[in-house]
Amino acid sequence: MTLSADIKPIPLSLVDTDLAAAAAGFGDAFARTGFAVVSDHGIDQGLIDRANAATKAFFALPEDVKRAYVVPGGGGQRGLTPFGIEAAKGHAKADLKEFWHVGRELPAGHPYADVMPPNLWPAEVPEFRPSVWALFDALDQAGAKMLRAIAVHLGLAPDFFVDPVRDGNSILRLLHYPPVPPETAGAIRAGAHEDINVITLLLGAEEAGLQLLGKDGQWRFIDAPPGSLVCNVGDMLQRLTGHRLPSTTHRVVNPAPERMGVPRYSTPFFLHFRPDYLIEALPGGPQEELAITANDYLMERLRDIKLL
Ligand SMILES: O=C(O)CCC(=O)C(=O)O
Ligand SMILES: [Fe+2]
Repeated sequence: MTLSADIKPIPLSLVDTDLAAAAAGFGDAFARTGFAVVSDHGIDQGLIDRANAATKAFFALPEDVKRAYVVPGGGGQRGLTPFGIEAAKGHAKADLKEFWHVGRELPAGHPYADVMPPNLWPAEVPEFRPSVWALFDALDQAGAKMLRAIAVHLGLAPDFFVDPVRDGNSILRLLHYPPVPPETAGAIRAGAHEDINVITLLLGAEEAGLQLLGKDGQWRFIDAPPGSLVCNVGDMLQRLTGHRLPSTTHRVVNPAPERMGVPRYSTPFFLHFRPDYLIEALPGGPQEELAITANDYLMERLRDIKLL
């Protein structure tokens, strides 16, 4: 089963031309499926292709070269997290993936520098840094536009999220799921989970596998049109809205037998609040959880998924 029949892409340009219509589009998509599909996002396809090519070149490097980019004790927040480390919350088996994380570049002496460490860049792939950094920036801007629409949907001022996400601890994840060998019984490319952050922007995964859990308890493949972005609600937005916008459970299933030998690459951008933002349920709505700073909440969740 796929969601393609349900999906009506929201052009991101609507945020500038008709904010109320954009807000209604996101509200409707989140209420129906928990995901919005976004077209006309303004991110140059050439840039996406260059970043994808650099990502593939990095993951093709020998294992010992790649492992030089692991940051011991860094919770996987920058550089490489090797295969078999991250496990979805509550899952015993690790996911069948490796990934590279890029964070926001802060000026020297910035107050968040203690919790937002500098990036690592692989010297072996010169095109990696310029293309991947430009992609981070482009996704950051697209995410800010989506948040304007989401704010209006929630009855807030359009610029409500500007301060909470200023210098936010967002992360671009370059994911590589290698071919799945037959002996990986019981393990899955990415176990069922909800994202930790505010919203996630996922750039077109070339190889199928992403599924989301519907309100009816059925898993469905997401079949977004090529070139579109998928946007889903994470646990921080769920917490802020007192669960009015629930975060979406999703997973990446292993390929069909004839595609077991094919790797999968995908690129989620996890949009985060600034580390010292106090996430407390918006006034006037349901109060489901206690207030917590974004950084304390992130640390709690990194322990849950075995990155710390
Ligand atoms: O690979 C994908 O399509 C999704 C990955 C994902 O859900 C995640 O890394 O949180
Ligand atoms: Fe996810």
